[in-house]
Amino acid sequence: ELDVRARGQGLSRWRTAPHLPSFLDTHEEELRLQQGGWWGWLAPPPQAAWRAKFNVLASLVTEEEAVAMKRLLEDAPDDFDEDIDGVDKMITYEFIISSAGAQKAHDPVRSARRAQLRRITEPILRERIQPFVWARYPKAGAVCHSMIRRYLERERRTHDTHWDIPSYVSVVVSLDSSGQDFEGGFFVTTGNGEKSFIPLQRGDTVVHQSDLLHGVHVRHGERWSWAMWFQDSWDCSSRAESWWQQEAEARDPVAQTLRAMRAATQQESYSWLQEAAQAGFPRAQLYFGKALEDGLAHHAPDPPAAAAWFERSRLGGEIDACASAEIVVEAGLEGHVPSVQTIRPQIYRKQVPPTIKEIECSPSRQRSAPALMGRPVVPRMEEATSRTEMPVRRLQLGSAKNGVDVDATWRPTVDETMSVGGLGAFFWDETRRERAHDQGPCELELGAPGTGLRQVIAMVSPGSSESSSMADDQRNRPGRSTMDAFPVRGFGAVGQGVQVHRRPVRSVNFAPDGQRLCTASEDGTAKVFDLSTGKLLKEVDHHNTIWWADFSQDGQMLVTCSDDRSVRVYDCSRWELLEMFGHGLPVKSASFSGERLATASGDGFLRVFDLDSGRELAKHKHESWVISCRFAHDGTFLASGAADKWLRVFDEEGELVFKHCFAGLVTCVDFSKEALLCATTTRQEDGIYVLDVPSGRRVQLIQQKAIALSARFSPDGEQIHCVSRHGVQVYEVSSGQLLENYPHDVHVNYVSMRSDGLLCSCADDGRLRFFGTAAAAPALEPMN
Ligand SMILES: O=C(O)CCC(=O)C(=O)O
Ligand SMILES: [Fe+2]
Repeated sequence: ELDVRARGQGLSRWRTAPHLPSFLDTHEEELRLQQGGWWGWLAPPPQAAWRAKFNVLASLVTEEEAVAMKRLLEDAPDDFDEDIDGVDKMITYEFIISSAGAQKAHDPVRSARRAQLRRITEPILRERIQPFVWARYPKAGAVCHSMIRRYLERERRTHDTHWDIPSYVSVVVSLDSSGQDFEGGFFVTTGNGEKSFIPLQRGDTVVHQSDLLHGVHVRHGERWSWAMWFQDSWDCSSRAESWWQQEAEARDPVAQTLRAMRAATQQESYSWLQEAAQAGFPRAQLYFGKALEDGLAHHAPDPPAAAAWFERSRLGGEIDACASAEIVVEAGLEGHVPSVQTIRPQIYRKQVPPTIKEIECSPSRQRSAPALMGRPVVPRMEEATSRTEMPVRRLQLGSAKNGVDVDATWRPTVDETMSVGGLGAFFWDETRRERAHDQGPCELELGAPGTGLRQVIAMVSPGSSESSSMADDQRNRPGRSTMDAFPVRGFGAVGQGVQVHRRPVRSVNFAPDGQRLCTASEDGTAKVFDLSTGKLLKEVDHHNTIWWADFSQDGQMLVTCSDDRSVRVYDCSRWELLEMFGHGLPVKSASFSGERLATASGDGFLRVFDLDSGRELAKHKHESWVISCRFAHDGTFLASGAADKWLRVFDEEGELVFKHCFAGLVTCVDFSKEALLCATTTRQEDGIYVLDVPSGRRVQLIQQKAIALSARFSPDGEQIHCVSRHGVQVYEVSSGQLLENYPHDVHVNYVSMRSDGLLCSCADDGRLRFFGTAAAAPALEPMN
């Protein structure tokens, strides 16, 4: 570092940041990644003395630069790649600034953005990053990959623990601030289970080599990052043979594992992994288990042996081994590890090791933890206050075609500019004096909030090139291609609601008799309310986020699905825990059909259990997170919506009836007595599709400007209520027309309708809001 300073490469501008824990103040610290854990409480005595170093360069990138980089991409949400990530098979959501690898077909819009980004990134690279990296790592050569990543609500939230194997030196710049914009973020880990988050602030930069195990987990809020990979060559050819050879030969298990991952042949990889696993390194045991499971080199797949290694890895504290252990267990390998059928509450506790949260909070562990762990958690800032207001823009409505001309001045928020456009409606940017070229379908709202005199104008754009295939649909839907105004009906505007949880509420569902309501929340609880008295009947607890809670068709059971990877079924009279099922990753959704329960999880599995026997009846693998699942009313079909963009429909035998791939994630599925709906999200194809089952034929398409986060049929199947960024909209299924719009001034997560037309939405502010066409709203007791 002294060398760099001597060269005068601007190091003086790296300040000691007060927000970083003291051990990072020097800009340069080593994290001791010893086999026994950093501070020796988790695993057996050290067999390795591997030290992975990393540097945190505080404020390497300025606030203005970071904001400018984000701004260039924030208004182009669909320019991000949605390829599947090699590490964790999730959709990547990355924007490649430059890459030595295969380039995508030339796209002029992306190229222009790339060029704009490079104008910001190249001076930073040249003047600040390269001098540091080259001084610190003399063998480092060219930057062979540079990209922006985003971790948004409802998109990618994690980047599983990994080593940057193709990279000689990696540089990650945080474009947002931990504790303010998001919680969690970039973590480092030993491979023995501990994960420690580095509280990076906007512009803070991590420099590390490929021996640092790390990952990303954004628990709340949104995070963007800029990541670069340096190679040890100038032409971006990687030289696999030379790294960590000596250390591996000296029998260091960490080096052996790293060596395995860059080995030239599968056999070589197998041997190194085997040695490292036998030496007791939990991360190697996990990888070796995977090699055995898949059958590497000339070795035939050996699931029982794989299961045994996963189990050793898990017991060694490697949290990532749980998913694999579960999956092998589920494959029916009783005898090696407890089968899922026998995972009942008592055993389950042992089955799941401490979660990340528990590791961080556990006082006995914190005692000996370094400063990084002891850092107080900064409460999350309200997202709304961090939004910057956009300049006033002139909105022009109407076109020569329909002869309507309306002029209005409007101050849209960042959100609202995203895809506003439409036939004859576009934004005129007063500052740049240009017309925004987004011509997607739009829907906008005029009138002051809270006046109850709100009117909604819904428009679509038949002429838009992006959605030309939708044009025929529009013609059959009178009233949607011209402007229509709808007064709000029912008992008026959506109010402030009632506080029932401390954290965001993820789902709300009425009991079939309409007398009770259940909620699921990020505060780790699910609650059941009696709607006649307004009183809380029951609160159940998972400690971790509960994504979904719902009643069985007879109202006798309640199911909860949680981030803690479990699904629990309660009896609603005595509140006994009837069943508990485990998944490898968070469970997002569940659906009852008589004695059957379907569950959808981030581990990529849709599973069906028999509640009578506790046995698994079916299991369907998806390529990515399963977000939503639903049985048809008579139980004949089961639908799933997944992050791999597929809608799948299965019959009672578990056979696939049909599947359909969309351009975006399938966020929600639901059945009415007649049809199936699915909500999918991309700009080109945003919409709610209503399909006939089993033919799979499309009977209706409801398009709207804002992403459909969730959608459901009304109890009579004649309407669809859906949640977008702007609130709740109600559509008529037969015509596709918008019937009602209920704007919310808060982020809504889900909405349910009772048979009398009462709607209840649940939101990020922990509140429930009642509205709709029912005669009156129930009065719930707020939490104290
Ligand atoms: O987004 C980040 O902060 C890091 C991502 C990462 O680790 C990677 O791309 O390899
Ligand atoms: Fe990485």
